[in-house]
Amino acid sequence: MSLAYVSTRGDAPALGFADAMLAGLARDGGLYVPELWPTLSTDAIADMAGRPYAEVAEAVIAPFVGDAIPAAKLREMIREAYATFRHPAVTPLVQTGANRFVLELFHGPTLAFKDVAMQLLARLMDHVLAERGLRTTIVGATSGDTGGAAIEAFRGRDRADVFILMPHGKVSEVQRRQMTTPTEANVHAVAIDGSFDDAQALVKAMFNHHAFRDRVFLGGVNSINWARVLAQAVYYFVAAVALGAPRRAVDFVVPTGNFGDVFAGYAAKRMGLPIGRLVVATNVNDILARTLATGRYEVRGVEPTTSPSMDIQVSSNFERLLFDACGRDAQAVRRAMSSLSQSGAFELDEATLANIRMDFDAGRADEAQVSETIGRVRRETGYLLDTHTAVAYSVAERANLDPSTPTVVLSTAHPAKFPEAVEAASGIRPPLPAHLADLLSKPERLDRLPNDLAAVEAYVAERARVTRERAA
Ligand SMILES: Cc1ncc(COP(=O)(O)O)c(C=O)c1O
Ligand SMILES: N[C@@H](CCOP(=O)(O)O)C(=O)O
Repeated sequence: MSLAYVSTRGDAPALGFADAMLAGLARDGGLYVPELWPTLSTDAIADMAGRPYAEVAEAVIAPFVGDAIPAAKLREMIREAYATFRHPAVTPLVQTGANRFVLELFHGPTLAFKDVAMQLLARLMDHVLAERGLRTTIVGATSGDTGGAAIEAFRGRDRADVFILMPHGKVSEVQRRQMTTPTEANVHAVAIDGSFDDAQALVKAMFNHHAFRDRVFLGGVNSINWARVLAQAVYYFVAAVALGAPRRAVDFVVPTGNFGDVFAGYAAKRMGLPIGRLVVATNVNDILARTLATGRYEVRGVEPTTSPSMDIQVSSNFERLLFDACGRDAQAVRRAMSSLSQSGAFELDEATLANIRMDFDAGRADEAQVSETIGRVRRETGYLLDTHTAVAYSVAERANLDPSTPTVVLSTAHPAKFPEAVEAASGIRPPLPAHLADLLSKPERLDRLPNDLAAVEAYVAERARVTRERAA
């Protein structure tokens, strides 16, 4: 049996796993979530101890996939996806203090946690598209890391064309080059005159423009895609079990922007993993920290920081949490989202905010705190944090967490992706790993477009094989 997925806005048909994955955003503008949370027994979680990452991944992911993909095929794709990682543990834990651990999620091909989900998602989508004889046109928005991971995972694949919209001039050089140097004809890097929020709004507008969506058979690989979030839930199990779960609870501190990663932790908790606190860590673009403190979700102008991938105001996956926290009242979600688009804000009612606070805390780190944390942690422990991880590390140090509970800080990027900021903070310029050694000397391919829906749609439609084949 396949689990059904429902839209947070309640006005789109429920879909099975494969259709929800191909759909990306629901047709009513909402996000797909499982209609119920599958749970794993204490024994099943205990049984994960000492198992390879791919086996844990299979145990976590299979209940959400059901019979949508044959079990042997799913296993094969999971094994292939995690064989692309350079560390045998895939996501190793490093101890940096008493009961404090860093979960390194950056050992995949593009040095950021996005590879964990994207390497699997590309294989899952390819499989379903091939079975159905379909091709898709993926349009994604990136503040730096999703784009590189998507291009890497889908480059050269016959069934998908990938268009990545990045905010012009606002990603690091390494991030940009990871998107602009691949030569395969099915991948396209596009700089938009605007912010990440503008790029994400364009992507959502394309999904909500049904004529365009159907014309190009639009697909999404941002965390609007449920399969992305699902694959990210796995490493919460891997880390917690290594630290004593299910006998013992573990706290997680998560560098947050679009709320996909920390929502994956929430999903793991709903599946039965004993997670104590989930701490949302933001940089000065602190909409989520403010929301948890005040109950008001209010968009302000985005400020550029040394953790550019988290320079986000409209935090897409918060909608998924809101849906659960307000008792799955799709009408309430629709009201909040309409207020957000009309006035840039919405208020959480008391019960919803209390539900959120049962699982989540939040904190912010400013630029001085990020820099100080990188320098001090390096001096005191020898460990070199990237800027995004440093946001979470700084928040973890100041959070009101039980010292007897292990705290895991998610390390979402390799420091070599942000060499200037890391060097300024620590005096150490981290080198790129060998497989990316020639990245900075390769020729780039990048188009630039205005922040204009019609212009971007025309660009995509002209280049997508789905539309070119139809026209031929
Ligand atoms: C390096 C890095 N850290 C943290 C985040 C924030 O993750 P999320 O958007 O899932 O909250 C991002 C972007 O997603 C990122 O690229
Ligand atoms: N920080 C992300 C922003 C997009 O997030 P996603 O998880 O929704 O894909 C990035 O690096 O692009």
